[in-house]
Amino acid sequence: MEHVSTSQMSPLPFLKGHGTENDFVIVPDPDNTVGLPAAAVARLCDRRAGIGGDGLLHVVRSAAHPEARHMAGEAEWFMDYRNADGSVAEMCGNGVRVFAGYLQRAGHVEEGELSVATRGGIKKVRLAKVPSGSGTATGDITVFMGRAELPEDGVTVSVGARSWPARNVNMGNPHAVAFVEDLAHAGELRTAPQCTPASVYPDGVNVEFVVDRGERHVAMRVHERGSGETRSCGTGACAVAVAAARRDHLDPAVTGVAVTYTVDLPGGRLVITERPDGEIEMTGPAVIVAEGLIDPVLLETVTA
Ligand SMILES: N[C@@H](CCC[C@H](N)C(=O)O)C(=O)O
Repeated sequence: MEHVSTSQMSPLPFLKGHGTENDFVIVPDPDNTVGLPAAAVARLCDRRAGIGGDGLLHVVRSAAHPEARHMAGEAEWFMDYRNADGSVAEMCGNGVRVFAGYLQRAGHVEEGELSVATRGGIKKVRLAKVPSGSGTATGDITVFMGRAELPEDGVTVSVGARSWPARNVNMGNPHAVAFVEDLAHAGELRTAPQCTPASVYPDGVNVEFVVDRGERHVAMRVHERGSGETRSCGTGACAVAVAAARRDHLDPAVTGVAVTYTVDLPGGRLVITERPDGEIEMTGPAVIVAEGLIDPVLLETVTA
């Protein structure tokens, strides 16, 4: 075991932001000099002993990160996303809007189209000009999320005595989407729902519970891998929109017509469009609520 001493470190700048109340600690670290082992991330995301967040956005130049160097020619910035428990995830839809909003606010990028490197590949983001007087809100941001994969796996989601058939949707990260009669049937979601067969999700899964609200309008709750129940999940909303479209016998690749679903989450609303070429566009807000300095003691941890 190696002890990471922080006594020589200076306080570390951070920001706090959210996208439809899916909240993140943002750590700007262009040159990738801040070690962020899982335990340090979990401490920063702790809502009582840390800053608090559903996840952490480590903002690094792609060229400075071994996992993103190969994307540096196309995307200057890498979203090194971590869940609240410190685990790594391929993608975070709300996170990438907040990430882009932070880059714009910090003056690293301007309005227009931006490419962001993620573990799930390069995502394009459309940034509007931030109107003066808009405070900490960046306004709506659109992310081009790539295509969904929907393998037919016969997944079942269970909470307590209730079970539902679910759709396996991969948005770069894994999802199980269950249509339910009432969102309250998912219970308190203090622990992860059970997904079977477990072999479909060897690395864990994000689970969405969905009800209909109207034509092409749904509402959902989500239990996120590595974070627990959150108030929103962008990749989850995309997975839900595509699962709902297929259930409603709508496939833009077949009809040649784009399909849009409005997805309501406990923390706000996201609008998801699937295009005939399979590309999924997600539009929603991003807000930076605070900035400050992290006491290096908070990062003091032991690593194996
Ligand atoms: N909240 C995110 C998804 C974050 C990653 C997820 N918990 C996972 O482990 O796959 C979103 O907005 O997409």
